[in-house]
Amino acid sequence: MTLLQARGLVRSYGPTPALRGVTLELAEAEILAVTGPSGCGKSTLLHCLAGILRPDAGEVLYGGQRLDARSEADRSRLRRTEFGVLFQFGQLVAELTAAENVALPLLLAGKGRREARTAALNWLERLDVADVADVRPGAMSGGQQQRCAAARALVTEPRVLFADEPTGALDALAGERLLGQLTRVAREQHTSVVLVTHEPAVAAYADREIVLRDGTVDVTGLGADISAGTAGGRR
Ligand SMILES: Nc1ncnc2c1ncn2[C@@H]1O[C@H](COP(=O)(O)OP(=O)(O)OP(=O)(O)O)[C@@H](O)[C@H]1O
Repeated sequence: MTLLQARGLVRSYGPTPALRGVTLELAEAEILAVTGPSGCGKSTLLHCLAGILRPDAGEVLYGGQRLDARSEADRSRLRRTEFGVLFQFGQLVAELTAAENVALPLLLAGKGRREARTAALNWLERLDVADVADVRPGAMSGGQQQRCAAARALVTEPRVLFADEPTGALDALAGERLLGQLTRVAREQHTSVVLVTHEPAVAAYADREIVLRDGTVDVTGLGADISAGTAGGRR
């Protein structure tokens, strides 16, 4: 079943066009990779889908309802309750330990301290970083920080996870480890994922891939079909 839909999204920054009519669908529990060269509009698309940016034209539907037309307060509430967001870096609060960072979204949602800490420890365990639960970000490796950030994005059990170049600051091995764990956990939770990346290899972790070029969808299909040049049209 379709969970998230974009229809004819157009977005510019002043005179610079970033999206020039993007249409796509994300199914429940689907992992969708959005790839393409630098500057093709991947981040802008992710921000529009997550309700962070409003498109100039076109619409975003979440569960069949217009998302882009809702108020900022409404979209921000939706992001706290239904969506998780994971960026390239700089998301953990430096003064807090890993467990405190992961517990934070639950505390903000009104959960009690003990319940929030238990859930945080559980998520750190699932992402294989339980050993740094009481460590602050400054004393962790980049890979550990990103896995903690992933735990924080997932602790509220979102229906959609938006990940923008989550492995961009990691070496190949740490990147693969993060993606392996992130996609495994997302599948276990039936969480849909929009995974933006400029690295074609990352798309291998996805069910489906969309390649953007100059703000439009160039090709849609399975990663393997795209590499072989046999993909085309919408699935
Ligand atoms: N805040 C901004 N102000 C002005 N132009 C912007 C801004 N953000 C993005 N752009 C422009 O919009 C276009 C699309 O940018 P976007 O960041 O969405 O692409 P991207 O595919 O995510 O790029 P990258 O892979 O390099 O992160 C580019 O031409 C970019 O220069």
